[in-house]
Amino acid sequence: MMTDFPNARPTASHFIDGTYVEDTTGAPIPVIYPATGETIATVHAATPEILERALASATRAQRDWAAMDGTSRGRILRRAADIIRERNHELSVLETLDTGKPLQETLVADATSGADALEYFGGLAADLTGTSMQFGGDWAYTIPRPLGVCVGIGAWNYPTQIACWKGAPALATGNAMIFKPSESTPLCALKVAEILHEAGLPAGLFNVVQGMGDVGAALTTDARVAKVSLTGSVPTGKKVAAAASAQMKQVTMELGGKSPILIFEDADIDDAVSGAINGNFYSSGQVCSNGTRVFVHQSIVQEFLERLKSRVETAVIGDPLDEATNFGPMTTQAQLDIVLRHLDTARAEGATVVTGGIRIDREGFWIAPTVLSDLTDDMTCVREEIFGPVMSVLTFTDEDEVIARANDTEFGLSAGLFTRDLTRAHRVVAQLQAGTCWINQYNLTPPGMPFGGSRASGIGRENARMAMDHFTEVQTVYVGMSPVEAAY
Ligand SMILES: NC(=O)c1ccc[n+]([C@@H]2O[C@H](COP(=O)([O-])OP(=O)(O)OC[C@H]3O[C@@H](n4cnc5c(N)ncnc54)[C@H](O)[C@@H]3O)[C@@H](O)[C@H]2O)c1
Ligand SMILES: O=CCc1c[nH]cn1
Repeated sequence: MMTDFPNARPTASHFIDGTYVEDTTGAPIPVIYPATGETIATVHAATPEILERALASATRAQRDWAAMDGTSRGRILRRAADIIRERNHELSVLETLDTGKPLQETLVADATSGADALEYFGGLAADLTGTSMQFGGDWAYTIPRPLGVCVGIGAWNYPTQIACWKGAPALATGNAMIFKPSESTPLCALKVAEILHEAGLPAGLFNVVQGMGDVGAALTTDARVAKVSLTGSVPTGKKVAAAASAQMKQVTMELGGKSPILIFEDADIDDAVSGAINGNFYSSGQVCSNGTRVFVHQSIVQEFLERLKSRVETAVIGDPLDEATNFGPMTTQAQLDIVLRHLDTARAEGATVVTGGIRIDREGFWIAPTVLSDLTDDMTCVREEIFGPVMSVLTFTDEDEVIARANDTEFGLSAGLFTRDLTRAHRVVAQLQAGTCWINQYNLTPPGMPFGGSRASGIGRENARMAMDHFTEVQTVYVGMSPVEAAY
């Protein structure tokens, strides 16, 4: 079977206190290779005993880690980044097996993105500083303190990246993390844990436990947990934020979207087509920030659609482990079914299929990259997150009109625009209600740039220096320098 992956295969379901741990009494969770539908591994959901081990070891380890100087903490994270880069090929194969994403993509966007985050936060770890302020002769200062044990809960589209985007800032600032991957892609985070410990991370500081939503919920409400950082859908985010808030826990919520891309009449059309392709079909459309509502100026829509269709139809769809392939399957059967239902609804509501729109006749969870046109803003495919390779192309004639339509959504994750007029670009972007925007580019997420959503798309930001704030709380110290006066 081609799914033999001896170098990269994690050796058990969980990673706790510096070592792989198995407990087969937990419910089995099959790991299915999306390109063929084959079961390539089985992990077991965490039992209450497994969760207790993870929570106890994280609580124990965090105190010493917080007391260590930032430079030493950062060195370990940077060493882990180096190991990830050395093993990029085998980790990329594992990511492809876990998600179905083409190796051509995982070689450059997944383990490497995780390494970038570890390197970035490893560098910042020594620079965790407070401020001081003067009040006459007295003064005060602040110290950023780690929160304690933090929980990370992942979605299935970027299993390595999500583990690192959460783990790196948490660890850099002196916290421990217990990470629960998505039940659909449970393998990659185990390798992140293994490599962090190989790089010298003390046992207990990055534990990985498997399971469905109930395991995430049990971690969220455990009294020893100080913070929950979730990447997932809006409905799950609402549940997790409510449960955490009931206990005054901090949250970061990286949730779903239905983001707009605005293409003005003066845009470089080839760049705009490239942006729309990257923002809809990378990872077979399973990217939270995708710009799935593409508003094109009426005067250029014909040309845009012609160039888009001819380029999309050159996508190389095939074995994801073949580096020539650049378009893979949906990660799960369930997600394939959701996308197919959306396509049925779009057709029934009057959409025109410009290209794609069909299930590809292969084993596994395949659907063709799809472009829809002749749409109105009230159609289901324009309003709801599909999380698949389905681009909705709409037209506009007026700047104010397209801004209002772009903002007419409960979401606010991302937005993009293409124009050669930079004055217009900045004027428009200032009016878009989205946490992360791109001008003449789409979906690039270097770790030095804050990433996250507004409105229903989330709370807080990942990456950049501000992620350090989200994993610390400020302790303020007032220093009296003169005798204490009292009324009596
Ligand atoms: N904003 C971002 O950075 C970002 C990134 C990737 C994906 N996403 C979003 O994620 C969604 C797709 O991922 P998904 O289908 O895995 O999302 P999901 O919400 O179904 O699951 C996400 C995670 O939450 C866990 N979970 C489910 N119920 C829970 C509960 N009650 N308590 C605690 N944990 C619980 C799941 O087991 C899984 O690990 C899309 O909406 C996508 O836009 C957002
Ligand atoms: O899936 C959401 C996060 C992301 C965006 N681009 C790369 N990863």
